[in-house]
Amino acid sequence: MAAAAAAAAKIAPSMLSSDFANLASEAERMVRLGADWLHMDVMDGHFVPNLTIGAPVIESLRKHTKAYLDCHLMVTNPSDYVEAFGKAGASGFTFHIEVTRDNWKELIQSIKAKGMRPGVSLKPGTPVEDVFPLVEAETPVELVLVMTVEPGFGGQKFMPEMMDKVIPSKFFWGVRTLRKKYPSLDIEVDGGLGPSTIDVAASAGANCIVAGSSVFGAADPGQVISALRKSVEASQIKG
Ligand SMILES: O=C(CO)[C@@H](O)[C@H](O)COP(=O)(O)O
Repeated sequence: MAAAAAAAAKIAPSMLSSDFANLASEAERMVRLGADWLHMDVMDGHFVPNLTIGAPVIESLRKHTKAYLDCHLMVTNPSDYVEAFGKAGASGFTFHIEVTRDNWKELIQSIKAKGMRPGVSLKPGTPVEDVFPLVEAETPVELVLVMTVEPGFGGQKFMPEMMDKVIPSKFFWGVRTLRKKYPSLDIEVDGGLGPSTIDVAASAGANCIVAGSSVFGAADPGQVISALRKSVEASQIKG
């Protein structure tokens, strides 16, 4: 049973590719076209070389939508943002393992205490086994986000090697191992996903799919959202 997962398909358009000047109507459009979650890329210009949105934007958007706001914190000090994101109405709070080696237990607990769903993300060069303790903890993360591009920018090329994390001369376990180990875990992939790359990710076991340029750049974004969902569901049936 390779990729059979109890975890439901979640298609999450990355709002980084939306028209920020019309964020509320872009969010409404994505939900109307079938999005399950809205993926919010939070970048601090330090952990990644780009600066995007913060809690005030989440707070403003929350006034216009009930949608699940899947916040990916590409920041050096995630603990500094928990309270503000909780108050702002974030639904999920995903931090990076690379910056939370010592304090992840407290961080997960504080995220839950603020009413958000905790997740952990890894950059392409980080071994997947680094997050096993967080998934198996007494208060665990509920989602693992495997980056399939270097974080920082939309529109990059999907890295299929992240399914098994085969990096020149190194081998780390990737999405496929994560799925075998944790059949019902939410496993998210982010970067370069679209109709031409989804089958690779879905058959490895990813069930939460972030897609920016392939959705917002499409003539028919609803059709792309539906194609992504079909691929995840077909892989789960095949197992
Ligand atoms: O987190 C990031 C980039 O760091 C992503 O969420 C991108 O925004 C995805 O965009 P596409 O690769 O789908 O265009």
